[in-house]
Amino acid sequence: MLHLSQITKIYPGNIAALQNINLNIPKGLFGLLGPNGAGKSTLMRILATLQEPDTGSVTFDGINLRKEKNALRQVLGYLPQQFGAYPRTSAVEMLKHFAALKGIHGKKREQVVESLLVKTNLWEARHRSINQFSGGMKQRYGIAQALIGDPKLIIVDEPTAGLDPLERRRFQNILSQLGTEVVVLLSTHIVDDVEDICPQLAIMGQGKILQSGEAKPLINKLKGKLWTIEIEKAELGELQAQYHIISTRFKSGGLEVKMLSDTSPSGAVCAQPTLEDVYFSTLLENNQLVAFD
Ligand SMILES: Nc1ncnc2c1ncn2[C@@H]1O[C@H](COP(=O)(O)OP(=O)(O)OP(=O)(O)O)[C@@H](O)[C@H]1O
Repeated sequence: MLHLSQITKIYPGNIAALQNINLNIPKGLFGLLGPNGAGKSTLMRILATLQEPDTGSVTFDGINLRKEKNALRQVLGYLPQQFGAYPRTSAVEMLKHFAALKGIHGKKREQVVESLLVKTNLWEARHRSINQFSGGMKQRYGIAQALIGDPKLIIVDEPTAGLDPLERRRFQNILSQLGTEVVVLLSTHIVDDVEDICPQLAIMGQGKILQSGEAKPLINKLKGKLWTIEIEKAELGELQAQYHIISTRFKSGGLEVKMLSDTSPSGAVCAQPTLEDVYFSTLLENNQLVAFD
């Protein structure tokens, strides 16, 4: 269990990146969802021991992050948002190198590297240099590297951004499999990633946790309160004055609008809520949804 208590981080210029973050994250895949600038990467870097919070505490299975950094690093696997430059060295040689740095040698090292290459579907490409890999292969290499040493806490920061649907699914499958064994924290602004694979999640905005829990009950809370209506674009202002609009989408010349209401708005149809609706309605409730036009 990963336990975060009252984590705060203020950057120079009084930018409150994290404000009193409290979270309990159990074994499995946990999605941290939030718009750009919400504070996700700052939180990920703190959990990866790369940055100090101003206040608060983090413990993982009894290890205190601020007092026992090295102990936490022993059980940590981190895939950052930006990997930096990719080496010209082959994937297999790089993994061997990082395994050696983690104190894994000899036959054991061969076995670990082989199993990671197979797990991430890179066995066939193992002798190619990483800088020639596609975006998806680079991400899979990144997770292979993060998995050296059997981490018990895996942190991945926006891993599927820019991946094509097949690569995204491959990556999701790798994470899902890991989630059956250890704590995997997935930070993303892609709602579908969380909906597809994370049983639990938190929604962040402007440095705060706005909502957290199991996906299904959060979705069910919107049942009977979510409505869709198709209108002309010019009618949007009037509707906005009357209802809480959470999203709009152009559809066959008109505009499909989703809105929240306890009673049935005239001409609207009751809609089946999704995690995306939970996400938008949470941002709306917290005045963090940009106005529609
Ligand atoms: N080194 C820094 N110095 C000053 N401000 C920073 C620094 N890093 C991040 N910020 C600010 O802190 C806030 C949170 O940024 P952070 O990168 O953690 O958010 P994020 O949710 O990961 O966003 P994104 O999805 O765009 O990466 C933003 O307002 C950002 O501009």
